[in-house]
Amino acid sequence: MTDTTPTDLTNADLLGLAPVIPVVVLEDEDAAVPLARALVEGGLPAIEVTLRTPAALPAITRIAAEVPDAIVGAGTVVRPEDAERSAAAGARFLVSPGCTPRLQAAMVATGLPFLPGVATASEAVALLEGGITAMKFFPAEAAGGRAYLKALGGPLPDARFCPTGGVTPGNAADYLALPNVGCVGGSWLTPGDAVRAGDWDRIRALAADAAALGKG
Ligand SMILES: O=C(O)C(=O)C[C@H](O)[C@H](O)COP(=O)(O)O
Repeated sequence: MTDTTPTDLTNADLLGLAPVIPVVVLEDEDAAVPLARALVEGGLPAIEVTLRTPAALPAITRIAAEVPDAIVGAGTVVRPEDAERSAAAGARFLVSPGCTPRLQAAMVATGLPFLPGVATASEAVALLEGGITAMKFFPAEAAGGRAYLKALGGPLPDARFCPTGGVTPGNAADYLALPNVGCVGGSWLTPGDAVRAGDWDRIRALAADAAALGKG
C-alpha cells in the first residue's frame, strides 16, 4: 500500500494503491460504510463506487466521511457532470469506462486523479499525447485480455493499465504479472448476495485473498 494523502495522489499513483481496486455497485447507501471497512480491513483501501445507482453518491460521501483509511473513488463516470458531482460528493479519484476530450477536460477540472478508460491503441495514444500514462483497460477480457495488453507494451511502453471487466481471481495474477499493469479492477470482491446479507466477513476474506496477490 502506498502512503499517500488525498492532495498528493496522482493519476499514476492510482495504479499502486493496491493490487486490486474493488468495483462496487451499491443499492443501499447504508451498506457503504461497513462494506468499505471490510474491504480496507482485508487490505484493499482503494474502492471504486460505480455511479450506476442512486445510492452511489451518498455512499461515496459516507465512506469519505466515516472510513478514513479508505480511498473512495467514483466509477462509471461517463458525462462531465458525473465528474463534478463525484468530486462534490467527496470522491478522491474518478474512473471512466471510456474517454472523450470533453469528459477528460471535466475530469481534469475537478483536480482529482483519474483513470480514463481505453480499449484500443489509438485511444491510448490519444491519452499519451495529453501526458496521461495511467489508464483503465476496459472491458479487459472482451477487448483482448492479457494478450492484447502484452502486445501494447511493445510500442507503448509508457502506458500503464488497470484492466477491468472480466477480471477474476483466476486470471488476476496473470494480468498483474505484466510490466504495464499496475493493478486490476473487478466486482468479484463484493458479490450482491453478500452485500444484501451484510456478510462483511465474506467480503473481508475475498479482499484479503485479493490483497495477497501482490503485484506480479
Ligand atoms: O462501471 C464502470 O465504470 C465500468 O467500467 C464497468 C466495471 O468496471 C465492470 O463492470 C467491472 O467488471 P466485472 O468485474 O467484470 O464485473
